[in-house]
Amino acid sequence: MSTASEKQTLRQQMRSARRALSPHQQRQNARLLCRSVESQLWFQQAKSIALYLPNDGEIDTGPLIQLCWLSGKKVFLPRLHPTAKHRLIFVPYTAQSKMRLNCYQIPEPMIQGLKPRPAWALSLVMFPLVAFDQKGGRLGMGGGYYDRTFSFKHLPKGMNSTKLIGLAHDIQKVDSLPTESWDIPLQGIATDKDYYPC
Ligand SMILES: Nc1nc2c(c(=O)[nH]1)N(C=O)[C@@H](CNc1ccc(C(=O)N[C@@H](CCC(=O)O)C(=O)O)cc1)CN2
Ligand SMILES: Nc1ncnc2c1ncn2[C@@H]1O[C@H](COP(=O)(O)OP(=O)(O)OP(=O)(O)O)[C@@H](O)[C@H]1O
Repeated sequence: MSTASEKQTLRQQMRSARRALSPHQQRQNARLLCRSVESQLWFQQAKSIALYLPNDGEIDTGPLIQLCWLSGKKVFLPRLHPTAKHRLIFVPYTAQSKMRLNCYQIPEPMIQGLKPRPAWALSLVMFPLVAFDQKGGRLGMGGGYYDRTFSFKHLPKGMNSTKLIGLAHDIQKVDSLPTESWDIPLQGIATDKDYYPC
């Protein structure tokens, strides 16, 4: 079987599994995730943090976003790039942000004169994902948005201080994922059960 079709099969399996979690389980996992992230030094030290709004059964970032706001950290959300296809920009997100749905029906903050922040200028980016392995491998929704946006991480001497952490339900863990040349390895994955440094 080709890598592409293997990835597609796993993607469908994992997306169904996370969508099948009950609202109670989702709430509990979100709380546990928040507790796990809160104890990490890289979180405590970060001042500008990109998160995402949950879609398709993804682990809920609500409690984490609240915690960031309460502790004075700036929160950013991804927005599909207005001109560059399959790339993201990051827009400030507050309780007052006006939102609109993108073409995938995911809410994103409107720009409204706010200055989007380039990906390399964020201190911490929390990636959504469909499946992960403990070596930092990540399977996403298949659009290549995060891989393209963070491709500067492949440069030998780039602005490489942005920390990249995946967020997931622990059930999204697999033994090993096929790696592709464009994949951006994560530096750690936080779940409801554990933190996996890579
Ligand atoms: N919460 C969240 N926000 C995110 C992402 C994500 O994975 N999670 N993205 C991470 O990249 C970007 C959006 N990428 C996405 C890519 C595909 C689909 C999706 O549902 N695809 C449909 C087909 C949609 C269509 O073409 O009509 C599908 O596979 O069923 C959703 C988001 C930016 N924002
Ligand atoms: N840096 C890049 N430059 C050009 N094409 C890329 C780059 N990164 C990924 N792609 C293309 O994007 C497509 C989707 O890649 P992949 O299946 O790895 O996405 P994903 O990581 O699952 O999605 P996402 O990052 O949006 O969550 C592939 O066809 C790949 O060729």
